[in-house]
Amino acid sequence: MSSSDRKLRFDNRVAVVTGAGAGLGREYALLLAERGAKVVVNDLGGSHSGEGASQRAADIVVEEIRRAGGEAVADYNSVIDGAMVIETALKAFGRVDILINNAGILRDRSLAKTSEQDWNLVNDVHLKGSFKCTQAAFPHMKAQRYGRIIMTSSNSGIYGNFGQANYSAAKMGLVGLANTVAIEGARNNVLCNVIIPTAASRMTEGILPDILFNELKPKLIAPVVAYLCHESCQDNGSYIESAAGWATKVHTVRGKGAVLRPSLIDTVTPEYVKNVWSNVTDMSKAKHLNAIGEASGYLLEVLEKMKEGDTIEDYFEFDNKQLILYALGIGASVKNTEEMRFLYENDSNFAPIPSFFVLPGLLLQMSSDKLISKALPGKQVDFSNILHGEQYLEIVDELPTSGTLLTTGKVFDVMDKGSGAVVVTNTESFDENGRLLVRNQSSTFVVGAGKFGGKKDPIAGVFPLQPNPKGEPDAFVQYVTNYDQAVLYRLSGDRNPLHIDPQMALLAGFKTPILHGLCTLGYSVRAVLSQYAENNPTLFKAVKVRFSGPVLPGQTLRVDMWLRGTRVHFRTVVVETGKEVISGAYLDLKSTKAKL
Ligand SMILES: CCCCCCC[C@@H](O)CC(=O)SCCNC(=O)CCNC(=O)[C@H](O)C(C)(C)COP(=O)(O)OP(=O)(O)OC[C@H]1O[C@@H](n2cnc3c(N)ncnc32)[C@H](O)[C@@H]1OP(=O)(O)O
Repeated sequence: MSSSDRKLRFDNRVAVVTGAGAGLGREYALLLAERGAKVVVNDLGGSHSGEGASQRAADIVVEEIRRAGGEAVADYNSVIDGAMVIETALKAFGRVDILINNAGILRDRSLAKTSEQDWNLVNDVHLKGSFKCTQAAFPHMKAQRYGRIIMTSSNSGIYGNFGQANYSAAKMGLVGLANTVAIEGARNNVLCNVIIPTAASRMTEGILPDILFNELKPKLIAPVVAYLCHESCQDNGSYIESAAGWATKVHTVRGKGAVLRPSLIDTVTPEYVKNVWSNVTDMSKAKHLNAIGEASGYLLEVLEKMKEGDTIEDYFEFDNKQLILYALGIGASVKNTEEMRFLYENDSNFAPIPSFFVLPGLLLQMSSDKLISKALPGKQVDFSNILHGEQYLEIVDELPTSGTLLTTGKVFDVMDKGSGAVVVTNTESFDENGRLLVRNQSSTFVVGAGKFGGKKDPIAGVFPLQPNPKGEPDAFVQYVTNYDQAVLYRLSGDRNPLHIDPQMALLAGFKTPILHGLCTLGYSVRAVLSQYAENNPTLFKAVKVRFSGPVLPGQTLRVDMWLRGTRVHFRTVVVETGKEVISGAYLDLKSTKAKL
């Protein structure tokens, strides 16, 4: 017989089961006794609503156990007199090893009709009774360095149930009680767990549908509780739900949450709370915390970030659909068979166009209406006066085709350019394993926000532009953008109305909506990859551009390129006007595969 086949025995163990005259309690008592435990069968013998008292219920179960050759004594005390219940065990058997707090009554009424007496009685029996019995057994268990305690909760507590305000509250209270008993007993091998049973009993009769009621046999739950009470079970502080021959662990989880103020000197406003409410309530990144220390530890981390000042973070989720939509947004087409790899998820070389990864950084900045405006106190900053000025993107590690990135960012530099202010933001994006994948640096040109007496030049760490080499370009690639290019591109996330709404464009000083700077950047990256990397995105290292003039959807872009080692210098020109729209730009490749 292998150790896993060996019967779990409770010889020499003394178990107290409260409310053991019927239902679940009776099954626990019978099973533990059958497996060698000496059992105190506690039952006051009242009705299911707590009225009356009779010794009959406990006596019958004791008789059943004895007839089967087991050892048991009856105890008729109310669990509120916990010390007397435990005293019965000490007197009869000299010790107490297992306590199953199972006794309970129901006084179901809607909240409005629940009297104080209904409230008190239910809470007294379930919550106070479990407390009193546990408190009485605890020192004995600690002294012998062995104890197993079960609290009985209920889905009515966890999820609520109409007409059970008193019962729900008591049942959730038992979860809290178990949490702390588990902590206080752990050092002395006194372990405490919670059972969340759904069983047909005199308490659930008439509440559950017949078909369910018939399958919810208390007998099917007893082995789960017996195992939790066995010395081989090391669970402590677990909540185990069980019914109908099925069991699972239940966890509380906590979401990632959202920071409600950018820095320690800021206050929290109801408006800010409203703005970030979807992040507050987002449970997609919810986690179970094992201890209260983890909860406060995380708060300390949040405070540290606030102390650093104005660091913001957000998640960016993507899969092949976003990659394909982005590729279409920057003009990729199956007309060019080499670009199939950017447009068809089943292509054997399916991969992201590297410039897709400007999005997590940009969208992070756009998620906080305060980031740029806080860098320029007293200046008007909104979609009517911000233009994308410059962009640096560096791919640090292998890019996935789907996943969730955590992006963190903060303002890195602010410059006073007279006609406007330039706010430089650095962001970093990490994958689920904390691997840094992408670095972005964006400069936002805030038109008309200059002349505030700030410095003009960038600090070290702002990626400088590189003037194009003198002489004719080595190569050029030309693309015609679509009249609806901005409409398509904005579906990748940048919904700035400047790119679609004629009124907004007028407000910003343009006759018609203009194309996203990052869309023009995407076209330019495609041009370089096609010219010098055989469209192999894994050769891409970094790109830096300045948006030096606006582009209108439908215009033709010509990307002029100069290859110098593995650096491709480039500029992008609108063919119809001859105006440069991307200047001083370069794209670094890991190696080149020049087209002949
Ligand atoms: C909230 C989250 C962030 C939001 C991000 C944005 C989201 C997007 O939806 C927005 C967009 O995509 S907008 C579209 C793309 N961008 C553009 O079209 C801007 C094009 N550029 C221009 O029009 C001018 O360069 C212009 C208007 C920018 C500057 O022109 P001028 O005022 O004439 O300036 P100029 O006299 O040429 O130079 C003055 C000083 O400013 C520096 N500078 C110029 N262009 C810059 C630019 N693009 N970026 C950064 N700095 C720039 C010059 O170098 C000069 O400084 P210095 O005297 O020190 O040399």
